Amino acid sequence: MSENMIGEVRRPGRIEVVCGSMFSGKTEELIRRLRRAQFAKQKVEIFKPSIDTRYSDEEVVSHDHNTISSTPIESSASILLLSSDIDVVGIDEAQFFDDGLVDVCNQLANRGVRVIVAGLDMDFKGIPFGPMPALCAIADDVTKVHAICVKCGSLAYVSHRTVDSDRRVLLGETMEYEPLCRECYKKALQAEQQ
Ligand SMILES: Nc1ncnc2c1ncn2[C@@H]1O[C@H](COP(=O)(O)OP(=O)(O)O)[C@@H](O)[C@H]1O
Ligand SMILES: Cc1cn([C@H]2C[C@H](O)[C@@H](COP(=O)(O)O)O2)c(=O)[nH]c1=O
Ligand SMILES: [Zn+2]
Repeated sequence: MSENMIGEVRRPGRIEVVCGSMFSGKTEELIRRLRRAQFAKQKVEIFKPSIDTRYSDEEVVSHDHNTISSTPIESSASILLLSSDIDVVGIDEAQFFDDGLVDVCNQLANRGVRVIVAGLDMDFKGIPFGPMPALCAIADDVTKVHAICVKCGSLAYVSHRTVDSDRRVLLGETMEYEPLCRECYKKALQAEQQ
């Protein structure tokens, strides 16, 4: 059954993951699914890691400035405490959460909650990011979305960091990152090594 149907009828819990590089439309897709659940009069709660203060402290905001209210939290354990009597739980920037998020999502889905998780599949080095690979493994449904490679116009697959920092967590947008396809990413790394 397509996502258009599954999310909007009352049914047993499930985990949906939306993943991809930066600028691939993860947050827009998350907001779209959550808004439809709100139209369906379901009780929706949205969480994001409190370290993600990029556009707003309280809201989930897409690069195109679509917004939805959210609760910033420090640890995945808070999600269970704040999700009693909720039909749909949305989680953005899931890559920044601790590994406990995997069990939290499983517990919610087993309770009958629809859980929609959005996050970066890989960091700037192309390494799977935080709890995202495990979430993809346990999900009922995984949607991989793609930005456009800013160098050649094909589908991007990774977020290339354009500033000099080796820290895994570095908040940013177009000043710090660009989405690239595999070929353009390889060329960019080669150019940096020279
Ligand atoms: N290179 C790009 N490819 C695709 N979309 C881009 C690009 N650069 C900027 N955007 C914008 O980013 C929006 C997606 O934003 P968002 O949902 O916040 O992405 P993500 O959460 O995956 O970073 C697109 O609708 C588009 O307007
Ligand atoms: C690749 C990469 C990204 N980040 C940061 C940069 C942004 O603040 C978020 C991703 O936001 P988006 O909604 O997916 O655009 O993550 C990071 O800290 N480390 C990285 O390797
Ligand atoms: Zn390219």
